[in-house]
Amino acid sequence: MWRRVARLSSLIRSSKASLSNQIQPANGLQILEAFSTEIQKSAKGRNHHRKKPPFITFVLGGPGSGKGTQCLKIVETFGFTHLSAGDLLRKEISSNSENGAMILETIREGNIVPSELTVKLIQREVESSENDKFLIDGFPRTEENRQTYERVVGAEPNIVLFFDCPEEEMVKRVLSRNQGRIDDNIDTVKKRLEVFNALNRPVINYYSGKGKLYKVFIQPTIQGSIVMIPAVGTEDEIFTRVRKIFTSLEVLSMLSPQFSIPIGVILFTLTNLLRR
Ligand SMILES: Nc1ncnc2c1ncn2[C@@H]1O[C@H](COP(=O)(O)OP(=O)(O)OP(=O)(O)O)[C@@H](O)[C@H]1O
Ligand SMILES: O=c1ccn([C@@H]2O[C@H](COP(=O)(O)O)[C@@H](O)[C@H]2O)c(=O)[nH]1
Ligand SMILES: [Mg+2]
Repeated sequence: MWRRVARLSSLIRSSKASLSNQIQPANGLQILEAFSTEIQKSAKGRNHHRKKPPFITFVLGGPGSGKGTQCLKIVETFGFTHLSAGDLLRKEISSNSENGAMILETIREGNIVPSELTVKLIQREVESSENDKFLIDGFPRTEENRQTYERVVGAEPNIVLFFDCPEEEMVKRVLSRNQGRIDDNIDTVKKRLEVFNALNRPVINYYSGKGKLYKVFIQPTIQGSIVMIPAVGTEDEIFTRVRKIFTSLEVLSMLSPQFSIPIGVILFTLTNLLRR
């Protein structure tokens, strides 16, 4: 890549030198120069040291299900990088990017931003990071999002974490979040729940069918002959379940690629141990 960039720069320099004898600096040349600068900037940001594809976790769940809250705890405990698709889009709004106004309107309405744009923002963050494990929070929202990600990035996520939370609780949490989000109002929340049920559930079902889904909920308890199904749990109670999932992944070495043991070897060893 660097060699290609250097070659492109020297090509531009030599064509500028020959052109400057004939005409005023051409617009096309300026565009090419700007293009070259962009390539150099993006090449610098790219993570060339990464030999293996990063470990990607998609974090899904309805609005207010606790994705962001649990992601912060996973970051602290397991060293992931947290990329919230919603936060990346909100950053585009606050930085007055060319798509800012369209994104603002889409979020206000509780609709979904075009896939290419969101995938580009996520991909840029992953490629410029030194880390090799990521939580992609709140993405993909639709089957079209998912297909675009898999086509552009050329890979599926390693696992998908799904926070299953009752709607009543999600609405209560969103309406008392108090972070000044334009979509934290009853009308937009209703729309977001509709969009979640209609468009996000098929994505969850898809990954469930592929055996990649880890569902997080509070285990029912049995008291006498009554099965108690708690609506929700505290942040720490939920994290106890999340922690188990990531700890078991660590045991399987999925999160420590440098020490990774092929899954076949683990199964062979376990089978032999159990036979004894
Ligand atoms: N287990 C919990 N019990 C009670 N409140 C919680 C719990 N987890 C998170 N919250 C609170 O609920 C609100 C929503 O949580 P959070 O922002 O993590 O949800 P989210 O899934 O990221 O939502 P969104 O999709 O809207 O971004 C926050 O104010 C958070 O403090
Ligand atoms: O992949 C995505 C993620 C988010 N959006 C839009 O942003 C809001 C807020 O997202 P949160 O994950 O709740 O922060 C969401 O309702 C969508 O409007 C999106 O379009 N695509
Ligand atoms: Mg969130």
